[in-house]
Amino acid sequence: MNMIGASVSEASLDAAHETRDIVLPNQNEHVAQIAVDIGGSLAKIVYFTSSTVHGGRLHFKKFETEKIDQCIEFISELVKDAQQGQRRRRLSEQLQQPLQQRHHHSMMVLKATGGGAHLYYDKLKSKLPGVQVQKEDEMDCLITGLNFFISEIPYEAFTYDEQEINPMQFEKMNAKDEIYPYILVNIGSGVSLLKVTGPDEFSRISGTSLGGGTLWGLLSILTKASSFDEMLEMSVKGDNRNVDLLVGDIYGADYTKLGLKSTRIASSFGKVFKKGQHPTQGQFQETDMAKSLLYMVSNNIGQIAYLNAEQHNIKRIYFGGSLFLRHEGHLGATGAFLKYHPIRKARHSFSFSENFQPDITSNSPSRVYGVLEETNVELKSPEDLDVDNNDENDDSDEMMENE
Ligand SMILES: Nc1ncnc2c1ncn2[C@@H]1O[C@H](COP(=O)(O)OP(=O)(O)O)[C@@H](O)[C@H]1O
Ligand SMILES: CC(C)(COP(=O)(O)O)[C@@H](O)C(=O)NCCC(=O)O
Repeated sequence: MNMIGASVSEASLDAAHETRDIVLPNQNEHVAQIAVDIGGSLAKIVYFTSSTVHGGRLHFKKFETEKIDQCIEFISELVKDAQQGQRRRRLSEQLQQPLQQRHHHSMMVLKATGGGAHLYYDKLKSKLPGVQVQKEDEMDCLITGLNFFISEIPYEAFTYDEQEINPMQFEKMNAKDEIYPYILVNIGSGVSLLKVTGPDEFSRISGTSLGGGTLWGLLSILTKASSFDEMLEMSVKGDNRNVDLLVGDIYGADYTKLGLKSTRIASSFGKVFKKGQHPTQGQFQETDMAKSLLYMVSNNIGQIAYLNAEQHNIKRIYFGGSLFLRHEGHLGATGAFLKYHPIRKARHSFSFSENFQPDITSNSPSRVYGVLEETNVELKSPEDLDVDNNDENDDSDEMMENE
């Protein structure tokens, strides 16, 4: 894959939870594969469409794993589109080129990763006739995907430090920067911690079953929200101090000797228990419980990540899965996609985006998501911009076939 000039698309999205396309202005070759990462909670799809002008874009789509049939139906439609494009291309080749110069067309490939690549392998094969289904290792794909996002896509990874005036800062990577070693904390249904020391060198050093599935499951029991996004929205409005027991609730002040501030959570959900009393219906606000649960799961993951980083003497930790990277849950599917067409360019230069600093001037954590969507992230050199303006107006994209 040719990644020169790759960037996140700024075209407006139909829905808030959709993931932005990545524009690849210089990827002109045919790309005939689709990739799917079927996890315990969500099935993520990555596919490429090429523009009729030049270049193309990567698209990201997700389905609940429970609705796997809908997901396979979507892939089946993509395959049909690609096959139609292939027929058109073949026809035009027959008209234009002598026999010996014609491209050899091969079968469509579906790269499949995640647990569901094994669990649903037979189903994928039977529902997608004429498609070669190739399984790829989940952890391997996560790392390939993460390396792609941090090295090739500007304004993808960010740090958050609530003590800073501008708490959210995008990670600045230059071509010379060494990215290894790092720890990837993948927050899926469960959590895996991978120590990555080189492009193909990694080991799983830790994990926890208290992950995204725990959050989703318990929020479903504790709130009436009908979607995950609604649950997260509730947590933004909540006040966890109404259910969490703080150090100040126990000590009346900071516990200075141990370095514990009075505002620190001493016990998540610790205020709910009252001796001899069962909580009554409606006694605790759903929004407050949603916030407490979000803190509980993410603080625990943060603590495990920190302890592992100390133990392995690693300074850099990436959190993937749901909250931290822009293309968050799509690391595995993107990695699987790139297994078929490795990146040709070694590292992103980022040179054209170095003078740009997104405006991140609020202390509110909820701004993190807003900033990502409000920021004009399609940062390009003047030549790229000319080329891409044509692309944005070109809605006749088609999925392309293998050469
Ligand atoms: N739209 C969504 N629907 C359900 N869960 C979501 C959604 N967006 C984020 N999540 C969170 O992300 C988790 C799934 O993350 P993911 O990395 O896709 O895991 P997996 O690979 O195990 O499916 C869910 O358990 C939930 O906590
Ligand atoms: C089994 C898994 C690798 C599956 O990946 P997922 O679908 O959750 O992304 C992951 O859920 C996990 O690492 N769970 C934690 C297991 C543990 O260390 O206790």
